[in-house]
Amino acid sequence: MKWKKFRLKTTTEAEDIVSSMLMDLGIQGVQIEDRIPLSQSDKEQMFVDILPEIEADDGVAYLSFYLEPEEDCEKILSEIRRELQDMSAYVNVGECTVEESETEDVDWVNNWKQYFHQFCVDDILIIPSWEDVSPEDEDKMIIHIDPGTAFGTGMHETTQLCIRQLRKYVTEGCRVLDVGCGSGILGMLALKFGAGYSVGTDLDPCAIDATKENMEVNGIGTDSYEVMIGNIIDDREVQDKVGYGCYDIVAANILADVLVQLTPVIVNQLKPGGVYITSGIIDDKEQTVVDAVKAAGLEVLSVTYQGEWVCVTARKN
Ligand SMILES: C[S@@+](CC[C@H](N)C(=O)[O-])C[C@H]1O[C@@H](n2cnc3c(N)ncnc32)[C@H](O)[C@@H]1O
Repeated sequence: MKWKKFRLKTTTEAEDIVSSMLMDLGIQGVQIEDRIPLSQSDKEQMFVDILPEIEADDGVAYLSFYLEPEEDCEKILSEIRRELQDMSAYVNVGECTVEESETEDVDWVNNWKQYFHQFCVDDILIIPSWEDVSPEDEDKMIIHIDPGTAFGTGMHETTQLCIRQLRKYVTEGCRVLDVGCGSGILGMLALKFGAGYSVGTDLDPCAIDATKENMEVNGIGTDSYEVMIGNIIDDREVQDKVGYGCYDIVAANILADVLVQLTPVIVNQLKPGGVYITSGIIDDKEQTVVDAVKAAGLEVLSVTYQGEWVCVTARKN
């Protein structure tokens, strides 16, 4: 289906209130473009460490929204203009020009799947749940994965760095904590390598369903894992639920700046002798994470690299 796309030029000052007005008029979603830099917490949630250079904030914001072709676009636009006129009495709504165009109906949630195909990390075959295993691969360790909208296809260098360290340190029956579990890929592989139990945490609610579905597709029962939403860094309830001094391995593939905050907390979750595997570290943040790990009293065991990404593995002595 073709949609009608409208792009309204307003101001950053008015973008929130104008967006709510659009939603109140029945518009289902509004895309905001502006030059306001991302906050630290935005970056952490989005897993971005390096951002493209953007021009300085000029106070202009564009709000895009879509209407179905059969909707009475003229009526909706005139209601919007009337609301903008009223708002202009107390907020600078800017130019309020509207560009109109047509756009194809694209399934954004699933569109990426055409680029995700089976691949190997060493001798482990990671295969999207919608592809088949070839006969010549049947003797490999096979992981079926559909991350949904959570992070973690296994293709990212940081995930692969963590997988290799898990393979090295997982022992039969050990307990693993996977902080920032996303699709559940690290906990799931740890269980395949022989771990006895895996606990995953994430901030993203999509991680719950993604992890559960992936565990099920890979034949892992609910008695082997649990997954919870919440920020273990500052949420005492999550820390209590996860438990203290009871993990042989903690894996955290998150951004360096998050690892700096996480590390002094997570040492309490590790058993003495437990191993801490961290990645998500872009190369120029290596020393920052190494310093944080040492400051938390851990001994650095190794630093491994893939592309521009780094994995720091440490032990609680
Ligand atoms: C790079 S993804 C890693 C996903 C998966 N573990 C992997 O290795 O492919 C980072 C994940 O950490 C989550 N995250 C970020 N900050 C977090 C925090 N403080 N606690 C738990 N999860 C967090 C994000 O929502 C995201 O799902």
